[in-house]
Amino acid sequence: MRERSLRQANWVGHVLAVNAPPPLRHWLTAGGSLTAKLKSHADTFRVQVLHQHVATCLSDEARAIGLHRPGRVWEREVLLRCDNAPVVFAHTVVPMSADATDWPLFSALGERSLGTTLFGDPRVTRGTLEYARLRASHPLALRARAALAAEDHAALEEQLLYARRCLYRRRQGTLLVTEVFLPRVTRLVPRTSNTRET
Ligand SMILES: C=C(O[C@@H]1C=C(C(=O)O)C=C[C@H]1O)C(=O)O
Repeated sequence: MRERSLRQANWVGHVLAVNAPPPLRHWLTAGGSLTAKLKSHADTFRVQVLHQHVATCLSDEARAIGLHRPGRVWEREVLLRCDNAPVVFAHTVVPMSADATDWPLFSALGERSLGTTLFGDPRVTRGTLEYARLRASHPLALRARAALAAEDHAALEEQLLYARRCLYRRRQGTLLVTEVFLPRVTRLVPRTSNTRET
């Protein structure tokens, strides 16, 4: 049982329950598109796709997407970069039961932000945000660390990672987005000019 708990996070409905550092709180609780918020804090913004493939969902996300046990999903993982700094590791899963009409743009997203397809579609409904503090042993913490270059590893070792997740629905489909906030997100400051997408 202990082994399993090390791989799971305790997802809660209120950000104060995870005791996130104050500089992270407005990122964790931000409404609307995270992409839009990040773009307003950078001169350049980029979605670095790590992979998009069939996988087995994580043990602490199966129930959230309506599965009784971890099952096959479409999985997309990306790093969101502001001025080339990795600031968010994002993990999205869609149950294989979904068909192409549920998420018509998901499979061909490439380096376009998922957010631009979710927040622009009146058929998409957004659930409530959940929050968690990720142990270094959590699969998403391990994957975020693996995705970063060595120069960022030191920052990760010093601190816990804070994440949020949200369930989106469209027609009969569900889609779960989990965003792991990386330490460098707290260095971002609002920009007044428009951001170039690179
Ligand atoms: C859901 C959004 O899309 C963002 C972009 C993602 C992607 O391209 O895979 C994943 C999670 C989000 O951080 C958003 O912008 O709010």
